[in-house]
Amino acid sequence: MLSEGHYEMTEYIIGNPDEEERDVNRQKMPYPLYPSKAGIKLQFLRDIISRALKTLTVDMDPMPDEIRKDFNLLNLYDAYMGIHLPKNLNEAYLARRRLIFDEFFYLQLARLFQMLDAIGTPMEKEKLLDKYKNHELNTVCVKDWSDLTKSFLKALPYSLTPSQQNAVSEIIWDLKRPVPMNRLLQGDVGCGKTVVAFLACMEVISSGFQAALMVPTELLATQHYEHLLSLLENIGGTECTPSVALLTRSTSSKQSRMVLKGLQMGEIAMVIGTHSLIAEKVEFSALRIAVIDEQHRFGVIQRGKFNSKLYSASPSLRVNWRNLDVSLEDKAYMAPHVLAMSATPIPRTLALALFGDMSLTQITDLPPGRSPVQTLVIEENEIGFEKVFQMMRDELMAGGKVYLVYPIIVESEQLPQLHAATADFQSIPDHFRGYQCGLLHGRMTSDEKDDALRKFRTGETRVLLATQLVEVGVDVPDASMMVVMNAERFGIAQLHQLRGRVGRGERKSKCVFLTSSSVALNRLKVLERSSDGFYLANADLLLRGPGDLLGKKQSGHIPEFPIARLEIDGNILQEAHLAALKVLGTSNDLQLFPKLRAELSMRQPLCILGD
Ligand SMILES: Nc1ncnc2c1ncn2[C@@H]1O[C@H](COP(=O)(O)OP(=O)(O)OP(=O)(O)O)[C@@H](O)[C@H]1O
Repeated sequence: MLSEGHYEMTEYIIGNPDEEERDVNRQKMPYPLYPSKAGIKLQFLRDIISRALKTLTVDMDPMPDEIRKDFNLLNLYDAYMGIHLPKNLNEAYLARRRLIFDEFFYLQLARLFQMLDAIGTPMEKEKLLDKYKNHELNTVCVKDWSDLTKSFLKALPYSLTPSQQNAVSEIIWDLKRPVPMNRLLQGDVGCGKTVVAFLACMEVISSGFQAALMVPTELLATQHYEHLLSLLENIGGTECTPSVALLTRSTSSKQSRMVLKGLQMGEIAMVIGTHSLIAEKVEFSALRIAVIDEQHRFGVIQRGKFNSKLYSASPSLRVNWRNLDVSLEDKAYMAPHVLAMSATPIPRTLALALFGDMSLTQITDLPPGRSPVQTLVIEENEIGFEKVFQMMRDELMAGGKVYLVYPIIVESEQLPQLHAATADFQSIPDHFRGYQCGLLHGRMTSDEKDDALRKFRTGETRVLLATQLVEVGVDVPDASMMVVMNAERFGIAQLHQLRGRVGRGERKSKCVFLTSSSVALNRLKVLERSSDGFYLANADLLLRGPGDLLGKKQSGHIPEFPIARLEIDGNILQEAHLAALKVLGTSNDLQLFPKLRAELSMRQPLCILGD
């Protein structure tokens, strides 16, 4: 016994459980299979568990009765009995559901509790809870957007799709509130998230504040920077155009000194950059929104770095824009809003588990004129290669541009079956005489990378041999074909991302996945059938689990659930989220639920409970 009421197994005898297992079997009742390493005696486990069960009391459940009733939950005592000594399968199932519900519930409760805790007045807490409950009501009409945002919208070379417009309205609704927004914007590849983020930044800038956009690669930072400058050029006289800067590791030291000074003095309204933006030396004068592109590549800690400081509006920024919408509230100090963007459509369940404290905005449509990318999975052999090379030649003759994507940069002795970008760069151009080929990978300098992408964009090179560096956000709208080598090395969601680099304009596009593995051939076929990122992300979640879907970095942020499995228990998670909202709606500081409060501080010790 470690402390009163807390038991832990520290020693056990190792034996052969077979005979005892048969014993239990004879009773024709369902029985739990404990994951026993090296064959711990079943009898020993049963003894110790039944001793533990005897210490439980019927009134041990901290969950309020109302929640138990509303969500059809077993009493906790019955759940422990039902999981260890079920009389029938239904009882075991209900017990399991209750225990899973608790795993999710306390996590959601902790996240929401912490968020409410950071907010001052009870009225604000109420409003925030309302926002989570009725998120569809919280939008602002275009006529109430600021003049700068409206001018930016008018100057776009296209109209927003209905769901882009909704997304902006939802975000602006949040920006107008004196509470830091914490929102996840997601949508399928190429749905146009960037312009939504730009519009949100304009809204903030128009009220005398600064905006920061952080992206995972220098290539993407430069692309967004140039794109924004070209859009701003259309909106009118220079005296009212917000000043925008680029800051990455490759920014020259003289330039970066100027940017740092401009940000500190409030002369720069918006900065686009990589990790460099959260370096110690970067100080803002009046940061009000941090947009984090590819949220899952950064993670929660970096997100937090942006809103660890409080700012009020900057007097220097106010002179920059003619019709500033400065209200009294802007004089108050506040932490910046955070808008995270995710290009891997994260299934809602996973989004809740990872970002239970974030509001969710989804873009559900694609810009008009897009047609699905024709997708083919082809076996990697001589015939397959010749077929693909011919398709590429046809595409080039028809005026298209082709990406060739590789899993590695240089050949590897350990993995001789993998094609490498630099090696193929020596031989592949022979297949496409008359067309220039370019090379793009992570070991090139920033200037070399920008140059390779610029040449591909302008059409100087028509074939680009690249690594998965292009997976993230690269936007060359007239690229019309992609071939992925060793496609078996990539996850489904990742391949969908890669495929999203083509079919971004009006040109009909193709994507070929080459693989030598017959197992992969079948797995990849799902990409031929579907171009819906949410569907595919779900398929990936089921096939490979959340860790692989999100990649190494973010999977470290997935909470551990001893019983629940995110890939199949998503609906319980959604209910637990609603239950947590309901509890906090009744008592935002949990004072009315002392047992729940105690349980929460035990299960989520990092949750600041003020005691
Ligand atoms: N409403 C629209 N109508 C036409 N084109 C649009 C519209 N919105 C965005 N675009 C264009 O669509 C392309 C894709 O947009 P964007 O790069 O923002 O996509 P994204 O959502 O960030 O996707 P990804 O995650 O793949 O980078 C860009 O070339 C952009 O200019």
